[in-house]
Amino acid sequence: MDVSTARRTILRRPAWDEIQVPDQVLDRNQALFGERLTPDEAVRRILADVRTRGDEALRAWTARLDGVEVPNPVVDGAAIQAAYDQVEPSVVDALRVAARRIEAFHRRQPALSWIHNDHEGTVGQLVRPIERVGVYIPGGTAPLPSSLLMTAIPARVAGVPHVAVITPPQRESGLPHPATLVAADIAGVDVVYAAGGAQAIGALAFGTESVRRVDKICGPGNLYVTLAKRQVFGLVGIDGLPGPTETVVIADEHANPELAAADLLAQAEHDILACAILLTPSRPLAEAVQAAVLHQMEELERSETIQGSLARGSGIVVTENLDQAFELANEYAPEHLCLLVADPWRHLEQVRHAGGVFLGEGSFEVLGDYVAGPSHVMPTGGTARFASPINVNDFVKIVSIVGLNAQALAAIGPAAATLAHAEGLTGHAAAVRRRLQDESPK
Ligand SMILES: NC(=O)c1ccc[n+]([C@@H]2O[C@H](COP(=O)([O-])OP(=O)(O)OC[C@H]3O[C@@H](n4cnc5c(N)ncnc54)[C@H](O)[C@@H]3O)[C@@H](O)[C@H]2O)c1
Ligand SMILES: N[C@H](CO)Cc1c[nH]c[nH+]1
Ligand SMILES: [Zn+2]
Repeated sequence: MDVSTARRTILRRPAWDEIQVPDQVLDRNQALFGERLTPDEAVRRILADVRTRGDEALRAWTARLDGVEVPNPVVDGAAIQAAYDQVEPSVVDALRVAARRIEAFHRRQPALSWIHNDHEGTVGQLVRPIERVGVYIPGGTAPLPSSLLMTAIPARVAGVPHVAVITPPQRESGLPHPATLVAADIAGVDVVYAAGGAQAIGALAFGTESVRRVDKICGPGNLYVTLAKRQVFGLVGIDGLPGPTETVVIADEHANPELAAADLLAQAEHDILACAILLTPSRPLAEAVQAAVLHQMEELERSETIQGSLARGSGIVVTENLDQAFELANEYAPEHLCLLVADPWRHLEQVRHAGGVFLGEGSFEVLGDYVAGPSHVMPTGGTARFASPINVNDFVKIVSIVGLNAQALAAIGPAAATLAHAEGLTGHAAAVRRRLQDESPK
């Protein structure tokens, strides 16, 4: 498609409450709720119910939405250990490789306390971990043990004393997927709960008889999870709104069309709401990628999800030149920006908004999804304009330190009193004046 069509369609970011959900979602909501509720309305209903009825509501929504009875959402330690027997040893090893790389990357991230002393005393900051963090891990369409490592390990590195994981139960066992349980053990989390969707977010935010309330909820999820996090924000902190995944590939005429197509399809398979967009100034490349997408799709398993995603927010856009491709990418602010261009490092300076940038054919996004080191939980929906991937700073807060002495009072107290008067706050001014009087020579 051309640039102006793309700007009107796939590159346009609707506000959260005007997201056009496919008819199939509304049809499903008609069946579930007896009304064609928008996802935002459905989430409001679920959260209100969990807030008032606690575990009872959690059980009821789990039964209705996930199709499984879970009498107690707390997954016991024996079930976590038993999960090792159900996971291929090579998968356990790969999870350990990923965990090591993620930990090493996050140990390099500074979140530092500092103190400045001078003749007026001390100012500075204390960095303190958040005490109780709830990590949401998706599990509706596919288990995502990698997302658990990508969220819980930065929390651990930050020193969070209590990390709870909540993730949907599987229909057959009533437990989360075994690989997710193994990942929870490798990451060293404190408790795992089996619940998904908005009801899980409600349980973490409000607390129930069996789920302890947390201070902050982090981690990715589908539209329902993301809308629920948005609705409980304020009562608890949230990391951001990492929702359905999105990838923009910028490619020039030298790019390998088969690899560009593979990278687009890899993200399209996550969700019918996932977006995979190619921006290229080369029409022959655009045509070759389109052909490659069509034939590669046939080899993949999740064709229904991929088709849904390709029909909606995805597409191939022919730009006037590479500069225009970067301009459009910055406007869109994608979660992932993949540069399949000659000398990608030369273009890094043009990147202003993206959750992560992947430079060249060898550093493709799927490596970032699993083992590169940075968290793959990145801002979506255009929030990369102001938000960052999950990182250690998401799990700490700063306490400012003010330890001033009498010299400071004499030097800066009068300015404080003047500003207090200017704001009409005579009580504030009096608190300064009393001290200045106490300090004045008798
Ligand atoms: N941005 C990131 O960093 C990142 C990372 C990993 C995954 N993701 C995204 O996470 C998402 C995973 O989605 P998922 O669906 O597989 O798992 P999920 O766990 O996020 O959602 C499953 C839950 O959704 C709820 N649900 C489903 N249909 C509903 C309805 N009609 N009404 C109310 N609730 C409903 C159910 O309770 C279910 O437990 C994908 O969109 C993927 O792109 C994003
Ligand atoms: N690409 C997804 C969003 O960044 C993360 C993921 C998990 N597993 C595979 N991929
Ligand atoms: Zn992925």
